[in-house]
Amino acid sequence: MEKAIVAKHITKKYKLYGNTKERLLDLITPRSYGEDFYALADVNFEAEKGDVIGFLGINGSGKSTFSNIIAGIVPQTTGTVEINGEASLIAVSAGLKNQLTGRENIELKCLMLGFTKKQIKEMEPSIIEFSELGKFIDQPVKSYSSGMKSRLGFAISVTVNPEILIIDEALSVGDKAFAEKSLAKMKEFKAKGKTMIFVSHSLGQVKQFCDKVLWLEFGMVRDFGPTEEILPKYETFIKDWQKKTNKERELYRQAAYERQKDVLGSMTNL
Ligand SMILES: Nc1ncnc2c1ncn2[C@@H]1O[C@H](COP(=O)(O)OP(=O)(O)OP(=O)(O)O)[C@@H](O)[C@H]1O
Repeated sequence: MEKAIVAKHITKKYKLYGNTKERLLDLITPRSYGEDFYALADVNFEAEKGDVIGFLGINGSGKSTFSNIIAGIVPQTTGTVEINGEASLIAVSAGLKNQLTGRENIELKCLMLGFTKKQIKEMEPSIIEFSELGKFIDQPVKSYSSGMKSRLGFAISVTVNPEILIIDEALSVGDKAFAEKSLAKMKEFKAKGKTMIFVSHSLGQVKQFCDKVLWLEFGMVRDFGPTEEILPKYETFIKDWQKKTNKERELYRQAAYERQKDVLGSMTNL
């Protein structure tokens, strides 16, 4: 099978600062200030061409960070990502400029993807039609609701017809009718054999749509495999997690971060 994405030993370190002074000192002095926080720790992942993969995990497990790294929007701290196909990865939620209008954003995003002005003019009507934004297309994006932004991002993404499509929570903010239309479009892409990553908290959508699931937990891969194998395990975990008290969750978190420390400690390139 041909690989579409190969990510090896990905880590992502963020700095957490107690206050603005610490943040500034870290920038301007050679000494290090703030606390290191690893949103991803040694994540290894491969997608075959045509795979439709759901990223699951509780809040803060690293799904968006990892999908943004795959999309090339956020740089990883260490590790490598190889993408096989056109460089047309698009994260639906990313890349819209608030000061620009919807129409200007279409042009900017498409230019960044390497399209010519002529090609963009040809695609523009389909993008506007899919987005259902009507006259709002000439209003600045900062006046849009999150659902409207997501509609614009989604409309651009599906119209430019990428080989690998990353959909990050886009369906959770729009209304039901738009979510259904988008899901239908994603099914069309799936039938065409495109590779897709779907970040969602909707287990129903993941079950309906994804062949495989990557389960992230506190920045580490907890499991990866066929949806029918991983989803039931994840559902059981979520039920248990919901029953846990805050204290129990904290203990679980601490144990996970201890495991993370071991994983990071055994990496030689940090
Ligand atoms: N710019 C940043 N600075 C510091 N920490 C960050 C930054 N971006 C993300 N994080 C942290 O990294 C961790 C992973 O975040 P991420 O958004 O990838 O998780 P997620 O699984 O997508 O969560 P959710 O389900 O809530 O969307 C979180 O603890 C988050 O607080």
